[in-house]
Formats: sequence, structure tokens, C-alpha cells
Amino acid sequence: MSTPRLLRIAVPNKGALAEPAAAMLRAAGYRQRWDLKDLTLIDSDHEVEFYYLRPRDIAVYIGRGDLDLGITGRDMLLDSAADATEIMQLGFAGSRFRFAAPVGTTLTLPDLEGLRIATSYPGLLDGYLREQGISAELVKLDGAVESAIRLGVADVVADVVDTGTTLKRAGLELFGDPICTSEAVLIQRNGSDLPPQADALRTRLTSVLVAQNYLMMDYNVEAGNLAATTDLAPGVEGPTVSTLAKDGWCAVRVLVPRKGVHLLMDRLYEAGARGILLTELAACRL
Ligand SMILES: Nc1ncnc2c1ncn2[C@@H]1O[C@H](COP(=O)(O)OP(=O)(O)OP(=O)(O)O)[C@@H](O)[C@H]1O
Ligand SMILES: O=P(O)(O)OC[C@H]1O[C@H](OP(=O)(O)OP(=O)(O)O)[C@H](O)[C@@H]1O
Ligand SMILES: [Mg+2]
Repeated sequence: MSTPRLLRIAVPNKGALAEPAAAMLRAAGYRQRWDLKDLTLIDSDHEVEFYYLRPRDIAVYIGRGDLDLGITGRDMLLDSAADATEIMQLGFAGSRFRFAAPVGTTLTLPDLEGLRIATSYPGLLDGYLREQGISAELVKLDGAVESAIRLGVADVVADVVDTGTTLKRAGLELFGDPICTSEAVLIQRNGSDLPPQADALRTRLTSVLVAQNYLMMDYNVEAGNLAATTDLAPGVEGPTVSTLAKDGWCAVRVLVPRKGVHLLMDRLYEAGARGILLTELAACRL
């Protein structure tokens, strides 16, 4: 029987994506580099080879078919116009791509006509301006775009915004609708055939997301109140209900979303649940 070829995965080597991407792969059970100077790493147990590349270049390699799968930002994928598509959302490096101008300028979208717009994402911006029928001059910069207006090279910027701190420090404010809402995504070349290890990777990454977003809950409840509590927390495939060594009481175990879990515990308590315990999931396969 022939051994399958290595699955080749592009992983960001620096910037906002690098650390959480490596952490997610580690949490999924894959080996990751410890030495930041390593350019590649083979995880022979899983027949996977990781390539550590500039986040901006990852969509290009995937679109050309040089590598099988890559982790990048949706904004970077769209900016590259690569022949690739996102196949999974990874839940980190969330950001919005937005227009900003000096505080008090009160611009609207049509005012962009004829203005100079600084950006590190000219492909993404150009596509949006075309869609909106606006003709503007794009000033392409590598980074620190927020300083472009003060330095006189642009009237407006279009850049990645997370907390908004960088914009605020530069004396800028947002205007217009978000051009793109982004997060880290797993990408694949359109129509490419992947070795079987790709399915295992996707299952493992999904499991990491579940383990991050869910908690295991245990509680005790009198049989008469069981339905009221399980209605509040129905779980993924239904709660596990066992008999408690106390007359007329049940023990319940159920997966619950991390988000809003304190409110859920209050409601369960009101509905009769007692001894409510939460446990982190170290790993799972659902
Ligand atoms: N402060 C941030 N918070 C959350 N996500 C961010 C933040 N800054 C950038 N990102 C996201 O991380 C991804 C990579 O951006 P990053 O700024 O790390 O790369 P870069 O430095 O522009 O890349 P390169 O060095 O290759 O040009 C993008 O998808 C972007 O939306
Ligand atoms: O809204 P905030 O939380 O302030 O984050 C947004 C900032 O983070 C990124 O910058 P990065 O550190 O990647 O530097 P760069 O501009 O050189 O890419 C982005 O380009 C913004 O400048
Ligand atoms: Mg950046």
C-alpha cells in the first residue's frame, strides 16, 4: 500500500495571525515550531508539513497550488484575488476593514470621489470602490497607514480596525459601512484535490473551536424540575441524565455555550438546579 503524500499547510510566520494560528494547531494535536527561525516543520505522526510564510503571501501560494491549505485573514485572501476559497472560519484575529478620516471631517462614501486613500489592501479597496462606482486615487503603503494623513500623502485611510485604539491615537474617526469583516480562515485552492489528512485536520480544528466555545456543565435537579432545566440547556445531542443517590433527584451532564453561561446558571438555579459545576473541555471529538 502506498503511503499518502504529506499534506502541506501554510502558517503565518508573524503578525496578528502567527501566535494564535500556531496555538490552535498545537491544541489540535499537531507539532509546531518553537524556534521562530524554522521555515518548515514536518509532523511525521500526522503526515503534515508546515510552511511558515508571510501572512500576505499565503493566499498567493495556495491560489497557485504550491501548497494544499493555508491559514490567513479573509481580508488578505480577498485582497490577493487568489484562485482560492475559505473552507473554515477559525474564530481569531477578528477585525473590520474601514474608512477613517480626521475627527470632525464628517465624510460620507460619495465624498471619496477624487480623494487620495492610503491602504495596505489595494485589491480589497479597489474592488469595493468599483462596486460603489467611486473613482479615487489609491496610495499603497506597507503598514502604519494611520499616519499617512498627518504626513500629507493621503486624505483618507482604509485600514484594519480591531479595538480602534490606533485610529484614535492618530486623531481619526470611522466613516461609511465596513468594507469587509474579517477573521482568520483556512483556505484551499478552488477545486483542488487534497490528501486524506485534510479531513482529519478540519475535524481537529472544529473540535478545538468546540472546546473553546463550550463548557461541560453538571448539576443536580429534582425529577419534577428536570424538563424545565433541560429546556434551558438542551445540549448538543441532548443531556445525559442519571439517577442521583438521593430520592427523586437526577444528575445531569450537558455541553453549554461559554457565551452567556453565567446568565444560564442563574436561570437554571431559579428552575431548581443545584450543585451546578462548570468544567473546561481539554479536547473533544463530536
Ligand atoms: N490588531 C488586530 N487585531 C485583530 N486582527 C488583526 C489586527 N491587526 C491585523 N489583524 C488581522 O490579522 C491579519 C494579518 O494582519 P497583520 O497586520 O498581522 O499582517 P501584516 O503585518 O499586514 O502582514 P505582512 O507583514 O505580510 O504585510 C489580517 O487578516 C488582519 O485583519
Ligand atoms: O484597532 P486596533 O486594535 O488599534 O488595531 C488595528 C491596528 O492593528 C494593525 O496594525 P499592525 O500592528 O499589524 O501594524 P501595521 O499597520 O504595520 O500592519 C492594523 O493595521 C491597525 O493599525
Ligand atoms: Mg498589520
